[in-house]
Amino acid sequence: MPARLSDAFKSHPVNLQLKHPDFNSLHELPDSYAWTNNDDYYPSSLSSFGADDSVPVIDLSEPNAIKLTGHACKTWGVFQVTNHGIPQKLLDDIESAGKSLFSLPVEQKLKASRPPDGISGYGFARISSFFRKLMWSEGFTIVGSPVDHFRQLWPQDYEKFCNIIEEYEKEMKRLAGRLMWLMLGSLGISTEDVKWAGSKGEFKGASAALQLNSYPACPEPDRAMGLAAHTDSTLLTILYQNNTSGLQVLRDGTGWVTVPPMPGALVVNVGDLIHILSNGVYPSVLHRAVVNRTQHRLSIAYLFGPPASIQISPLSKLVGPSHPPLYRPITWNEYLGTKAKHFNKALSSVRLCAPLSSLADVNDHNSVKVV
Ligand SMILES: C=C1C[C@]23C[C@@]1(O)CC[C@H]2[C@@]12CCC[C@@](C)(C(=O)O1)[C@H]2[C@@H]3C(=O)O
Ligand SMILES: O=C(O)CCC(=O)C(=O)O
Ligand SMILES: [Fe+2]
Repeated sequence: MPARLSDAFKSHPVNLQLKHPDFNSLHELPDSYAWTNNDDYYPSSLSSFGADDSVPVIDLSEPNAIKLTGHACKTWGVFQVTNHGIPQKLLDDIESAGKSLFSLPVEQKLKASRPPDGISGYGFARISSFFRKLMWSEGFTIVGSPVDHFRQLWPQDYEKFCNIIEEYEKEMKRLAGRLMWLMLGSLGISTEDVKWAGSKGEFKGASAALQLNSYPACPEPDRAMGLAAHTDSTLLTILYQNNTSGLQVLRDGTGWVTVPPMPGALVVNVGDLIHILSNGVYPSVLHRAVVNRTQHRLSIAYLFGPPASIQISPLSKLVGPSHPPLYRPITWNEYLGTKAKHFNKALSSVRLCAPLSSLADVNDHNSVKVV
């Protein structure tokens, strides 16, 4: 039987035997949630106040969208898209489904907990086990049908919520395929070069996860962390954020740059698997979510990847005598297991050649620990 994404963590269980608090009842920041610079691998002191550098916005209906996408992937690893074709009503529906989920009583949410060796369900971010402090957020991951968990959450209304998820995933898959071809096309790659994309390049067998993130208002936002800095273990991620800012990306030479919420726009991140496929030409982007004192923030990430058991390696068109392949072949399932074990060293752990400079590889943010 081919590997399934839902089995990715079977041999890498994460034991986070922590109970989620009722965030609304906390009027002071408990010590377990108070971060100092030593608790993160990438210090907050890199924050860039008032930087005039801003994340590119690409109108997908523009004829030069492909060129703009290539440039954004190379120089930022993140961009926002407008005219993407996702109906506003669907974005509103998924936002209210997320709000409804996270406002359920804690005991109800815990009935749909993610098991230690599982992928789907309610819980702390999977990467929490790499940090001494807790993150000021809760998450719900969906891989495959959410029906069993949704029956626990909403015994009466679960079908309505399942339909919203199904429709959202269908639309996101279409958009992810389109974005993949803008990214690959800008590298001179065509459907013949990526067999697993299918003859029409429709990425039929692709796998994906949907991650709903909730960041409650926080009494001491400057000492808390919503979601610690990480790169996504995906080809690409499409993120919808509500009207509250919090997403930041790390920009070389500038620091943390906020990705401002734009009504109707979606954020696209380059993930570690595009980094590998492009042989480091399109580096995955380090990003994090910060929290604020007054507003609840919600984000919904569509984490798009290849079929779970397909080997991903640098595309042959992009390698040659002067560009040796920098990464060994790896499946998505195996990479997720590697991330579960090595976190921010996952990408360098699959690297074949040593970086040219023995100190640091600009395309491999994780090879040197920033302290
Ligand atoms: C497919 C996946 C990527 C992800 C782990 C997951 O199994 C589902 C959740 C994803 C997420 C979302 C929040 C940040 C992140 C690092 C995490 O802890 O869970 C990512 C994981 C990832 O991209 O490695
Ligand atoms: O909430 C956000 O803005 C970021 C979420 C994220 O990085 C993720 O789900 O992988
Ligand atoms: Fe992410």
